[in-house]
Amino acid sequence: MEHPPARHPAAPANEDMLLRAISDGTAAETGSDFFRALVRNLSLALGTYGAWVTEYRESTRRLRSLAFWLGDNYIEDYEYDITGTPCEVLLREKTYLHIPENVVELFPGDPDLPKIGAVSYIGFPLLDQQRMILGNLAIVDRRPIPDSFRNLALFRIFAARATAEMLRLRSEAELQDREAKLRGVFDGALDAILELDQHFRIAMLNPAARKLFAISESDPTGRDFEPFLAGGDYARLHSFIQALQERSKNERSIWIPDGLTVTTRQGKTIRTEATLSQLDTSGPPFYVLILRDVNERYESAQTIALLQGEADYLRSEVQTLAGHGEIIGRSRPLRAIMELIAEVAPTDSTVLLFGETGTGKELLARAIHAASSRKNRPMITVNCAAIPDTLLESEFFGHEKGAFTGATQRREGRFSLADGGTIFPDEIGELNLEMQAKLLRVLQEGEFSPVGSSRNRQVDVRVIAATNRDLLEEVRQGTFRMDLYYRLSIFPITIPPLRERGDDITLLANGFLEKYVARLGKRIAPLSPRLLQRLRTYCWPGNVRELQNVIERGVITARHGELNLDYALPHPPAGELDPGRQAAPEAAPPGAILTSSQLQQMERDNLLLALSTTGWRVSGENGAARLLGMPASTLQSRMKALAIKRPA
Ligand SMILES: Nc1ncnc2c1ncn2[C@@H]1O[C@H](COP(=O)(O)OP(=O)(O)OP(=O)(O)O)[C@@H](O)[C@H]1O
Repeated sequence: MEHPPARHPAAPANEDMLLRAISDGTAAETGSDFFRALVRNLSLALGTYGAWVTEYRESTRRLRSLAFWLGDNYIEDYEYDITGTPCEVLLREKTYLHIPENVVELFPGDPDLPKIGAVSYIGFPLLDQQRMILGNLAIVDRRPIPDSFRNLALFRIFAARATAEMLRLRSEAELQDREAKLRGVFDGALDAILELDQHFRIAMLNPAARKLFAISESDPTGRDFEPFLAGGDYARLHSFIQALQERSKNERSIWIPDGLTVTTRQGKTIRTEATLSQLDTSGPPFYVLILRDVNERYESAQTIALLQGEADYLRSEVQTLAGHGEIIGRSRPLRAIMELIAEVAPTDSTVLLFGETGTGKELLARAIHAASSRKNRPMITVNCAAIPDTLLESEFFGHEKGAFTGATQRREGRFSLADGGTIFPDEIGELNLEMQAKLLRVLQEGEFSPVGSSRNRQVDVRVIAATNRDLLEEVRQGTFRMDLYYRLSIFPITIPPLRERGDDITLLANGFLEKYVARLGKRIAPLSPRLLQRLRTYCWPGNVRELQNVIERGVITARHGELNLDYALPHPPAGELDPGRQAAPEAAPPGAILTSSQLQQMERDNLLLALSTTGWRVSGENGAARLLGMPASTLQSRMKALAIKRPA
């Protein structure tokens, strides 16, 4: 350290002037400038050789100068060990210390005092509110400094000022430290964090948000946030803001169910989980949006749900499919139909198949699908008559978890499963008007919303519908929407009943005989002209399905290597017997008393007869329950009790 020569400044005119001189000299300054001004003005005003202000480092017992004025210069970065110095006493006693003279002799352990030629010393500790030492303020002179009330008062005032400034600097540093830590969390977060102002403009965003939205520009702040959200999600976000505002001030954070779909600058959409908070400051409110990219997870979950749905569906269809194979028949009407099918199959047109029950509508729908470009995707069937009205919507469009009681899992609907393929709504005439409207929307716009979701889903599905009802009549009666009818009947195909297909009955009967003989491993003679005649003269209300069932029953109950039509062919109501038909099987002799098992057998046979007549349709206009004159629910419970099951 260099030591400037001793000086003898002029004493100030009076104490007020002295105070003002120091005050004015430091008033405008803060931080290190303040401390520099303080020590310089203090030294000049008191006419001392040096003055300094320090901060104390307890761990090393050292004082480090914040400003040090000596002679006519500032000493930079001065630091010293307090051991053996007057400052040590000062800090220990935590009180004002005045050494009027002989300071070197009194503190022989202080190496710096002799170097600057010190004679006298005054020091004042700087203490915080808990009386912990912050540092000190001291002056030194080469002449004795007499004890004076003025010095003490001055020191008190300026030590208080220095303490306030040190405390201010300390809290400023702490604040900066906290901000730096927060900034680190903000910048390092894996989630995208955005601050939006009251007008929904981006006020701040972290690097993860830049990455999520693929923002490359240097400063996107001030940009409107709307283009960064897909579809109706901007409106959804607004509705959540409204919901937040209805909450009390300390609960203004909300998890957004279903998350938000964001759009990157390149137009790619990404699913996110989202949390929204409103922060209220003294100014207008602002919002913090935290977004987590769950696209990959969402897509995997969707694929799993789709595959699961497909697997479930395919499992349930295996049985049905086993019964659908080659299309048998050479009749003129069937040939005409096959030509129409060949024409319409490669197009993506909607097809409407009309025909009585069991005429082969589903078989032909499968033929259309198999000859179309969609053949490698599934054809998904929905039997509109078999699904209760309350479940139809979810069956068609799927549902979100919790959409209704019992919806414990999210489930894909048939439309999603059919994406890229074909959907086959069978018995479409059974749909209620509400479902008709929803179906029309998919046909017109190719989109739908799963039950319990506000999102629209887009699908690419070809529709082949079927009905055995006269839909035009239904339109006239107001039970079927006209717009849906026209939308569906772009390419209508009417399948004639079996009785109008000439010798197809023979071909079909032989085809089914071959199939069941092979399946049941029986030896049965080819159909005799007598049996064929019986088959041809029957009216076949259940059409091909009924014929198939009759042949199966006939093979099972075959006697002496011949198909048993006596058992298999349903007995027509009295008066409808055909002349060529053989007599009905033997009835119980009148007056005979039947055992309960005989009675059960009779009931069983009777139900079987009704069921095979209706092609196993239980309820509805053409159902067995109607023939039997009993409610469908009673028939179902009797079938269960008598172990009657539809043949595979
Ligand atoms: N031309 C045919 N050749 C071979 N089998 C046929 C023919 N037509 C129908 N079938 C068979 O008859 C049964 C009934 O056919 P399908 O289910 O296609 O009729 P559907 O008109 O859709 O009946 P529903 O009105 O009850 O829905 C199926 O087992 C099917 O394989």
